[in-house]
Amino acid sequence: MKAKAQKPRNLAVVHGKRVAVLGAGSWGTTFAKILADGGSDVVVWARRPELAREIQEAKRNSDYLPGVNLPVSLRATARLDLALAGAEQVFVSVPSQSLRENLVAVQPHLGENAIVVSLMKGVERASGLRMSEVIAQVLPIAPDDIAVISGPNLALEIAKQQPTAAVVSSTSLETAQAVAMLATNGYFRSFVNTDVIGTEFGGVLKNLIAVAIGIVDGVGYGENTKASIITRGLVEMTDFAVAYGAQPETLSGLAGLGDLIATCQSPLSRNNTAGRLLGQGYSFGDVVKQMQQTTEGFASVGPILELARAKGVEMPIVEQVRQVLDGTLDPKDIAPHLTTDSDEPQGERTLDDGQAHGGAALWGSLKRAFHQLRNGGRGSLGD
Ligand SMILES: NC(=O)C1=CN([C@@H]2O[C@H](COP(=O)(O)OP(=O)(O)OC[C@H]3O[C@@H](n4cnc5c(N)ncnc54)[C@H](O)[C@@H]3O)[C@@H](O)[C@H]2O)C=CC1
Ligand SMILES: O=C(CO)COP(=O)(O)O
Repeated sequence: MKAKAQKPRNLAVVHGKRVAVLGAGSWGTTFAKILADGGSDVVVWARRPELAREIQEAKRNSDYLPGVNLPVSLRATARLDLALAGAEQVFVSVPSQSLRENLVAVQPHLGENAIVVSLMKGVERASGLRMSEVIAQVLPIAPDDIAVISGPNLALEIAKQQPTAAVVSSTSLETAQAVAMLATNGYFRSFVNTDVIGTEFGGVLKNLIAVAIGIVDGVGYGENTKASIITRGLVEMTDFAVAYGAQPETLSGLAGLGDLIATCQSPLSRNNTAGRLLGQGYSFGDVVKQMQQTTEGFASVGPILELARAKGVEMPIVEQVRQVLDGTLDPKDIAPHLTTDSDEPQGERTLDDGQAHGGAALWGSLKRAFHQLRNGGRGSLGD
C-alpha cells in the first residue's frame, strides 16, 4: 500500500510571520514549503529569474522538485531587496562556497532585528569556517541572532510531506525556539539545542561518510562493509566535532547519527550518488560533470582534514575519501585500512585507553594538546 503523505497543519491565522528563503534549489524550495505550510508568509529568492517566475506563477520547481505542488501562498522573486523587505527570519540555502558573496549582497537589505538561519551543510574551502561563522563575519548581527538547522532531511521526501524531524541550534535558546516555532508543521518537527558547533559539523561530516558509503556501493561491497564504515565514521565525526567544542550527544542525535543514516542509505543523496559513481570507476572530473546539483562533501574534504590535523584527530575514512578523489587510492581498497596505520589492536572507542587513565575527555584533550605542541601550536586553518 502506498504511504499517505501527512497533511500540513495550516497555522496561517496563528502567526503569518514574514520570512525569506534565499536559494531556490531543492532544499531552499522545500524549506520554503515547510515554512509556508507552517503558516509563515514566505518569499523565496531565486538567482535565476526564470526559476523565480516558475515558482511564483506555476507554484512548481520542476528541475529540483519534479511532481511537487508548492503552496499557493508561496511567493518568489529574483530581487533580493524584495525578498528581504520586512523579513523577520532569513533562511539561507545556497551552495556553501557561494555564501560569502551572497551575504555581501544581502547586507544592505537585511532588517535590523532579523534572525539569519543557515540551512547549509558545508564549510568554506578557503577559511575552513562553518556557515554560521561566515554569517557572523560578514553580517553585522549578534551571534545570538544566528541559527542553523540540520538533520536527516532529504529534500524530495519532505517535499512529498513524509514525516521528518530536524534540529534548530543557536547560542541563544530563545532564538532557536523562535525559529523552531516557524519551522514546524504537520509533517516537519523541529527540536532545539544550543550546540551550534556539533549541529553544523554533524551535517558537514556525514556528507563525507556518505561519499565513502557511495564508493563502497559502487564497488559492490555489501552490508558489513557499509555498517563498519557508518559506525567507524560516526566515531570520526564525534572525535572531530568534540575536538572543536561540540557536545558528543549532538552527534548521536538527529544532526549526527540521524543524518548519517538518511544520507548513507538513500540514493536521493547527492554525496552518496557521487561516491557511487567514483566506486564504479568514474574519475573525479567525470563525476563533477555528471552531478547536476550541489555535492557539498567534495569541497569540504580538504578543509576538514586540515582542521582534523590541527587538533590531532584521526579520520582514516575521510582520508581515504580524499585519496579516492585524488585518484591515489583504488576505490576497492577503501575498506581494508579502516583504522590507523598501526597493526596493533585499537580500542573500539577512541577514548577507551583514556578511561583507564581516569577520564576520557581529559585524556582526549591531553592527546590533542600534545599533538598541537608537536606541530608548533598550529590550531586552525591558515595559522
Ligand atoms: N537537498 C537536500 O536534501 C538538502 C540540502 N541541504 C544543504 O542545502 C544547501 C543547498 O543545497 P541544495 O538546495 O540541495 O542544492 P541544489 O543544487 O539543489 O540548489 C542550489 C541552488 O543554488 C543556486 N546557486 C548556485 N550557485 C549559486 C550562487 N553562486 N549564488 C546563489 N545561488 C546559487 C542554484 O542555481 C540552485 O538553485 C547545501 O549546503 C546542502 O548541503 C541540507 C539539507 C537537505
Ligand atoms: O543533507 C541531506 C540530507 O539530510 C542531503 O544530502 P545530499 O546533499 O547528499 O543530497
